[in-house]
Amino acid sequence: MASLNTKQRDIVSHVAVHARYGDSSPHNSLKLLITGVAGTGKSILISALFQTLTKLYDFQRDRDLSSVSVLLTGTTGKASYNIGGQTIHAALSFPNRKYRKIERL
Ligand SMILES: Nc1ncnc2c1ncn2[C@@H]1O[C@H](COP(=O)(O)OP(=O)(O)OP(=O)(O)O)[C@@H](O)[C@H]1O
Repeated sequence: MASLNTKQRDIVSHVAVHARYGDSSPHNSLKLLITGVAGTGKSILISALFQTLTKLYDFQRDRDLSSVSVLLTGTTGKASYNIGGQTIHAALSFPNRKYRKIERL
């Protein structure tokens, strides 16, 4: 895997600090939108975040891992595959086509 650039590393550090010391109540949970044009390193960043959180939680032996789950989603099949996730449509059970009713002319 490519080594992270400065921006990617900053985000991983920020998330790791929040996961370790932050308030995890729904109201104060960390909301992070990762966006950018194709090829800017979103998938690499998301994979790094997942690995970092896995290591962090694994290190906390007293933490019940069954209470932690991560839903990895992407907007396209390729993006989802790249992060080992699924499309957001599949995750939320959205139909992937817009069905139209056939009406009499
Ligand atoms: N920090 C980095 N250093 C070197 N190469 C990187 C870095 N981050 C990403 N890359 C490389 O850039 C390419 C695109 O990265 P990535 O697939 O993560 O982009 P993306 O934003 O998810 O793209 P898309 O929107 O098309 O899914 C990949 O080949 C990846 O290995």
